[in-house]
Amino acid sequence: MNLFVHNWSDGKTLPKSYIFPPEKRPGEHGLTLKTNQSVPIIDLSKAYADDAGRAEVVSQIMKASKEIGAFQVKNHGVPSKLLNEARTMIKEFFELPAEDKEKYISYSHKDIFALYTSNYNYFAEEIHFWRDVITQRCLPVEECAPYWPDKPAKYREVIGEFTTQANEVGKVLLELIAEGLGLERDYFEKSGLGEELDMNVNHYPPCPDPTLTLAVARHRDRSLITLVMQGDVAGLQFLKDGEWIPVDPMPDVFAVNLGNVMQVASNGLLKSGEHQAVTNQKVARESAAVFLCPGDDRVIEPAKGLISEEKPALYRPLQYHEFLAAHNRGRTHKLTADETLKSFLINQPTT
Ligand SMILES: O=C(O)CCC(=O)C(=O)O
Ligand SMILES: [Fe+2]
Repeated sequence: MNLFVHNWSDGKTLPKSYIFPPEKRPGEHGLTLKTNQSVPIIDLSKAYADDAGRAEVVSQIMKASKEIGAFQVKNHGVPSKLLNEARTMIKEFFELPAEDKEKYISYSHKDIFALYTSNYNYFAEEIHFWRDVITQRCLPVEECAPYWPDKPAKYREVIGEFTTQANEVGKVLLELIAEGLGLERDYFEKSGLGEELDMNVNHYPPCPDPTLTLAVARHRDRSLITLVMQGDVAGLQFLKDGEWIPVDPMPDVFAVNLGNVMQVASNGLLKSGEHQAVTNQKVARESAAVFLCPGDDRVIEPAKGLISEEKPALYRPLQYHEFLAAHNRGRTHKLTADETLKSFLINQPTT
């Protein structure tokens, strides 16, 4: 059955199964929110200019990571041409006829390349999200690429290069964060907490009524850190002090958010940024969220250097596969993002 929103939607019909109850709609906290707050844009090139520039970048990252759990980076070194090409590949893939995409359909997060609609639990969920989505494993590129699509012809080459370069930016950010936390610069590299690379590639077709629907529900990522590439169409929003702050779409800029692994590793000093994506009526939107994640057996726990008598460990140690199971349980049991994080606290029972 053809379930892809892209292929069945005529842009006018909104099935009931996509209409969220009033309390879950983006409503006034979404599309129409007038806020003078913004997600700060940090110039990454300054981190290499001199010591003062590096200190300034570290302090900007720490401030945003404590307040929102998110920031944006410009001048990160990934060429604009590559970002454009990656967006083109993504757009062309989703615009393929349904027959060309059917062989990639999977609702299993264990697959190296899974194409699905709405969410992994599409068949169990009551209300669907207005998106078609890919979740793909990215590293090592030569092992994963054969599972990626052969159409468009350059998908493997371009996406391989894009994910490799995004990963490098992620590693730079992790060094800056480690410095800001007072840890060794290579703390995250050594701990393996960001050694795996996964990516969600989202396609949100134009939606007849963005006030009733959601592109992605409010959530926190399962990653250590996430880099989001978006084009020039708005949709991503972060929660700060109970208000949704829209991220201005700037094609050459990465929106970056910290994930649950970082909140635990930093012993709660830094926030896992809570976010959602809203739909829009006029044009399709694409985004690629690149997740730097731990290997399955890595232990997720507060960094030893951040624990003291005055600041005891807030979170209990869990292997990443257990952490992920709790995260996914949170999603299927419809826990809020806060409740999921609480289940990692030291005093919480496992189930
Ligand atoms: O579309 C976006 O901007 C965000 C997507 C997202 O949060 C995700 O895939 O985890
Ligand atoms: Fe996300």
